[in-house]
Amino acid sequence: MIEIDKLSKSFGSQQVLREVSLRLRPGTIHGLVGANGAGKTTLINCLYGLESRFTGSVRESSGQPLRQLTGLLPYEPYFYPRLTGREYLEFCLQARGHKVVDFSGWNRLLELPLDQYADEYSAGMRKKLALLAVLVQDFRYLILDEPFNGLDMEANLLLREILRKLRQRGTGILLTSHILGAMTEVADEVTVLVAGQVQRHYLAHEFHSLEADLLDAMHQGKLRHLAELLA
Ligand SMILES: Nc1ncnc2c1ncn2[C@@H]1O[C@H](COP(=O)(O)OP(=O)(O)OP(=O)(O)O)[C@@H](O)[C@H]1O
Repeated sequence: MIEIDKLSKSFGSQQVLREVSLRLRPGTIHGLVGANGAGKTTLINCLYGLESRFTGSVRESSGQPLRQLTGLLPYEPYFYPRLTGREYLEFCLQARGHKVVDFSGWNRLLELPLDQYADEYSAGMRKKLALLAVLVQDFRYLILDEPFNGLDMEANLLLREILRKLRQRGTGILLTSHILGAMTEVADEVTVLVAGQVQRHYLAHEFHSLEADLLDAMHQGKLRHLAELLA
């Protein structure tokens, strides 16, 4: 299990995360929800070690280095120019000290032209390539920052199914999404971040109140204004 305890992070004088605690259990999907700027990506960066200056703690309960066990799909994956999709995948594996494997099995699902330059892919194809890079590595945990964003409908549905199957195999998955339906369809639990703080943690049987709560928490003033506009 990944245990985040009382994690706080500031950029200069701006406090972005305030004592955030969260658990990611193997074999579960944990959704992280929050408005733009709520601190989701910063939390992921602290968790994955891309940000080192924070207070509080992040650990895997076995004591193993979290980075070895965890694959990250960043919000905006970066691709070096003039690398084909295949070379990018090989690079990702070699950088981790993993053996290069046959990509064709996973790529039968995602159908990428692996011999084209990755920096010439469309936005959705780039997202798929970055996904492929974490999927072929068989991690114990996955952190997926907006995995559904940019994918076409077919790939969206497929990804949900992939996540469900990985959960069945015991993978612990932390994901962010602004698409609430996609999130509540696959997640077992959801943590809501508001202005860098955990506002509430929901279990699946409480998801029915999530949409109304989010509207209420984030947009009370705006909803009143909308009612006035449409009166
Ligand atoms: N490197 C940085 N330097 C200064 N401020 C930063 C930095 N990274 C993030 N921030 C600030 O931290 C806050 C949280 O940003 P973060 O990217 O974590 O939000 P988010 O919840 O992922 O938002 P979004 O849904 O838009 O992706 C924002 O106010 C942002 O401006």
